[in-house]
Amino acid sequence: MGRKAAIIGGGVIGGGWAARFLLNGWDVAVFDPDPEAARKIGEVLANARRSLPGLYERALPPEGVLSYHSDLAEAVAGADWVQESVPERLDLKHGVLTRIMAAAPADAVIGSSTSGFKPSELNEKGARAIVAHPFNPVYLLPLVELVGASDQTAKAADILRTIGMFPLTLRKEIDAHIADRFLEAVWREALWLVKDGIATTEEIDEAIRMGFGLRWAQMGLFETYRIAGGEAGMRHFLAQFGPCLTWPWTKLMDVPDFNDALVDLIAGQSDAQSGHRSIRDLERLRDENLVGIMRALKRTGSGAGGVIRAHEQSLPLGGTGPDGLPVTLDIQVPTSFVDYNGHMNEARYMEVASRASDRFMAMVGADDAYIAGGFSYFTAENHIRYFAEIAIGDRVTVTTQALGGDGRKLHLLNRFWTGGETPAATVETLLLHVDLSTRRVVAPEGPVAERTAAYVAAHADHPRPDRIVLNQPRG
Ligand SMILES: NC(=O)C1=CN([C@@H]2O[C@H](COP(=O)(O)OP(=O)(O)OC[C@H]3O[C@@H](n4cnc5c(N)ncnc54)[C@H](O)[C@@H]3O)[C@@H](O)[C@H]2O)C=CC1
Ligand SMILES: C[N+](C)(C)CC(=O)CC(=O)[O-]
Repeated sequence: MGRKAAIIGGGVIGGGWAARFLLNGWDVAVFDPDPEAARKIGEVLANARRSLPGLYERALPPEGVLSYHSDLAEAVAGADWVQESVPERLDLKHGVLTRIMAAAPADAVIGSSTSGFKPSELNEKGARAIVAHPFNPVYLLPLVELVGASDQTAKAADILRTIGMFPLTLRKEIDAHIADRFLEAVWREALWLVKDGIATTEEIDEAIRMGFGLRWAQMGLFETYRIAGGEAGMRHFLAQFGPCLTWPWTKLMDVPDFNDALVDLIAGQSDAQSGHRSIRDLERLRDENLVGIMRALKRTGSGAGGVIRAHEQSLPLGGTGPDGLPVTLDIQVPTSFVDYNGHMNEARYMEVASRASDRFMAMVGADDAYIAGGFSYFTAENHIRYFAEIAIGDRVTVTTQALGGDGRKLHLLNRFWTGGETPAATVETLLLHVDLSTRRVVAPEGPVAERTAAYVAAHADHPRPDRIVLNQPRG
């Protein structure tokens, strides 16, 4: 049976949670008295559908069912996870949590998105909520800070991993958890810089995005500073910059007077900086950049990239495609694959086929361990045929046929299926088996040779393409 999440409060964060659960196959029930809630969540969902699948080389599970409810008790009935995301006011959260407690199953995780309240404050009226503090956009960023009873945070952590998130469980409760204390310090300093006329909002953003912001996504603060200490590492860094802490480098102890003048100054500069773009437009730009950054991190397994890799491994791949051949890739086309003509760019066909061939290599035993042992396959030739357009969001299931695997050559046909009765494209590939120490072509031996021969034999009676271009007799 499917799992159910109840989203109480469907604004910026509740909408993001709804998308995260839904796109990972959970049914989602929303309660939000705002008559515009369905429209707003619909727009968040559209952004999530454009971006989240682009992180993975495997398809996410089929979407769950989304429902809206005018009654909180109806929304939370039968839920495995209830997420409270109403505005950051303690009295409001107390009232909502009391109503959740009265209607939610006794074993449901009850999470609060609160940016700063502690569980002891949230539960003053007898609730048993934990803090499950996410980051915007919730459907893309993996971090969730968990605070509260250890049996509940442990249960929550296990669930969060299954939806591609990174639970960080706090050792003890503290106002604003870990990340928001940090963000608040940076934000306060930025407000001072604007108020004192030292920098504009745009100049502050340049100072972040042109420099240290790029470093933080992949190594954080301390690992970055370790490197900044040179060969002597962290100790040298501390010796050099520790004394600066007592110099007047920050004004963190003071809070600028948060009055109308400061609001007008900041909001005015922000309008001048970004007012020519709609919020939805900015969200799409942000999401596309985040997907690109996270895909780069996935290559090295750094930071969020490691989380995506682990989640991807847990997504099922296998079985057979519409033609009865093994599925070697199953993806949803992300924005970044689409070009100025509004369809998947030719370079991406090669990327998709290359990943499918990698998977087939692993299936015959030429996997990471085999390559580390000194042997691999190199591609010698490719031939792409386009039969139908592939658009953003299309699900592409690739099946691979072993057309030949005699001796040193491995001849494959990758068919791209997008729902039609015939493939939308095919990529024929000829690979050569190589000894990586000599860089010379050699025949595979042992299990790789045997499994390849078995696949070739098994696929021999399967219909072959009407035109085979590669590995043909000369003449
Ligand atoms: N916006 C952000 O960057 C982040 C916010 N948070 C936290 O998430 C929570 C929600 O914040 P946002 O989504 O930004 O606020 P928001 O203002 O975008 O959304 C709040 C939603 O709650 C609904 N609501 C109000 N009273 C309600 C009630 N009694 N029952 C059900 N729904 C009700 C509103 O109609 C609205 O749709 C806050 O606790 C906030 O601190 C956490 C991480 C980031
Ligand atoms: C500004 N904020 C305190 C609401 C920020 C957060 O809670 C997390 C985020 O997404 O930056």
